[in-house]
Amino acid sequence: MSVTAHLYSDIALFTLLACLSLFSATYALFTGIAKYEHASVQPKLARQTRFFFFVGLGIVTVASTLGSVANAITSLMMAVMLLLCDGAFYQQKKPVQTLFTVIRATLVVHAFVMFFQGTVIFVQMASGGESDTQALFNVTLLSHLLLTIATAALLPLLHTISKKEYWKKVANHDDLTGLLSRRAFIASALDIINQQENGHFSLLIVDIDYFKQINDQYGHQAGDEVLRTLATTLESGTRDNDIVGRLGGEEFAILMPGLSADFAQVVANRMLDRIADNSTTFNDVDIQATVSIGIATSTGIMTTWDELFSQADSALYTAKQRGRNLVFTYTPAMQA
Ligand SMILES: Nc1nc2c(ncn2[C@@H]2O[C@H](COP(=O)(O)OP(=O)(O)OP(=O)(O)O)[C@@H](O)[C@H]2O)c(=O)[nH]1
Repeated sequence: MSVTAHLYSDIALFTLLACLSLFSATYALFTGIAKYEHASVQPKLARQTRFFFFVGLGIVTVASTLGSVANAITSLMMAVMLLLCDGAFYQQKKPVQTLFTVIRATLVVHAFVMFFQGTVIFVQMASGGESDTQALFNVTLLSHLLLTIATAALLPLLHTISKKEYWKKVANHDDLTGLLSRRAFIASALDIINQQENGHFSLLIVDIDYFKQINDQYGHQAGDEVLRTLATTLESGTRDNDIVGRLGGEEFAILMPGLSADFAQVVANRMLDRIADNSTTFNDVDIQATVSIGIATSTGIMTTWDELFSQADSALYTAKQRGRNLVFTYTPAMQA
């Protein structure tokens, strides 16, 4: 094969890979984003989404090793974008808004890079005539063009999604703490319970002790600050697939899929320690709150949300009666 024929077969291969990477990356991105809403409450969907991302990412990586430096940079940007999106799925508790902003910024930078590189190549081609090297540039230009079109299509879509995400967040989250509202918590919990056939899951109800006294002694605003501190402590002490919500007033709930009664007890006791370590400072005054925690665990036998909730609630009641700042786990003997 002549050098020129070699070059053209390389170009054909590269074009194919560039198109493939563009398609898979965009497809993975769209699929991932489309599944985001459900992935946030369904770990199985999150796994599927991750698969889409990594297939796209793999193809992008292969394409970048075969392409020009400019395309390698482009592919790298796509890869970063994909990873950021992937990250969004696993940062269920953090505001996705920030991630969308980063993605959008990446896309804008990408569009500018494409535009300037494309212009430089175009000027070079116009001044020097067609040659083998310029033919390669031509392919680069084409892939840049395609990526820019994809970028242009993605930007308004991301905008719409982030707006929807914002309103969804406002509707499903508690204003004061940013945790799931009671309604959203129960909906997410039902989703998880229905999915985890025969699996273990534990429900923790966390209630601040003598919260009325905190309000009376330090004021309502200080009380609000205590609620915020507790929400942050609870969230940071849970895993990604646990869900945390504010049921109302000074009562919070955590649903932990896959957690047996013994482990739930360990986690809850660790939470008591963390809460003791994280006091709230309001107007230079340190406010130390304690909580009582009631736990109920499904042991694989079909358990409904109502059963689980009322069991955790009676366990909480017992913890309060036994002196507060305590963890108590529901046992069937409690019914007797
Ligand atoms: N600051 C603040 N207070 C609230 C909020 N929601 C409910 N509360 C207050 O929470 C207090 C709850 O008091 P109680 O139900 O008597 O419970 P408690 O004082 O924590 O007593 P135990 O639960 O028995 O330990 C009430 O004084 C409510 O006004 C809120 O969003 N912010």
